[in-house]
Amino acid sequence: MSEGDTAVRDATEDESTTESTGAARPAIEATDLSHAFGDIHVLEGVSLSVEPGEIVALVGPNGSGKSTLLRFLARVRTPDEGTVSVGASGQGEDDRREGQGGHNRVGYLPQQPGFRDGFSAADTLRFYAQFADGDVDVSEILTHVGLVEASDRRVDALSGGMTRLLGLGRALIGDPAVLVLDEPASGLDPGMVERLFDIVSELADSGVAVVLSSHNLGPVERTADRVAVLDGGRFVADGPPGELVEAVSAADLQTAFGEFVSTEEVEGR
Ligand SMILES: Nc1ncnc2c1ncn2[C@@H]1O[C@H](COP(=O)(O)OP(=O)(O)OP(=O)(O)O)[C@@H](O)[C@H]1O
Repeated sequence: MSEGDTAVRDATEDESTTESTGAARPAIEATDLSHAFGDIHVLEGVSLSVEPGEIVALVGPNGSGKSTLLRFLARVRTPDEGTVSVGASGQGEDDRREGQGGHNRVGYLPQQPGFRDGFSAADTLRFYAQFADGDVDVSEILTHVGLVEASDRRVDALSGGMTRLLGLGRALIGDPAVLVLDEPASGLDPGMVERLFDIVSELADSGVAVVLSSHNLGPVERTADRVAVLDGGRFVADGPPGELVEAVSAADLQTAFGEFVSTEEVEGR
């Protein structure tokens, strides 16, 4: 795959490039993450660095470890090996957003967001808003994610797609500098998929670093600054979508994906 070599970049190479050019420090940086569930080696020395305002899409076959990696980035789980650092100071677990002065954390949308039954969508966000520094405009968040008309609906009466949008709303509380979104477009109708990716673009334009996983390769190709393809525990390609497509002379990212990943069966083997 000689042509593909231009697009297949090792994350270590990226880091050294960043250092040598003196570019801004990453908003989030994972270094040499390795993890196994029993004898299933899901990640093997994976590194990823995301700049403020950058949208990185994680793609890969089912079971390739995307959710596992995103959990590590969101720091809801700890890898067997490797480190995740957040913040611009380079001091490790620094959660401040430069220039914003407010509390900062990583906003995380899990693959299957869960909420406590019986509460309305608005009450649910108000509950989480208590834990954020500063005022949170729950109505604005509901409007932002397209749920304003469902504000008073009980969370257990929301559709699957609406539950995901509420999960996105929860991730936005606290004005995070980094958003980690696990399949945010899953279960959304085509209009909402477009809307979701528009929201992601707007957030990135305001300086938020976004890492998301998705099987919706059309919107990913249009929206992501970088696409990182995970397969067999490692990144097999990492670069702007146009470069990845060009590297394997494919028509689009969907076709290029088939060239980069080796497996036809579900991974995790
Ligand atoms: N808690 C766990 N215990 C044991 N195995 C796990 C656990 N979580 C994930 N795995 C295994 O790790 C592998 C990677 O799973 P992961 O959910 O990260 O993949 P994925 O790329 O997000 O898949 P999909 O695209 O289907 O969501 C799979 O083989 C899965 O079965």
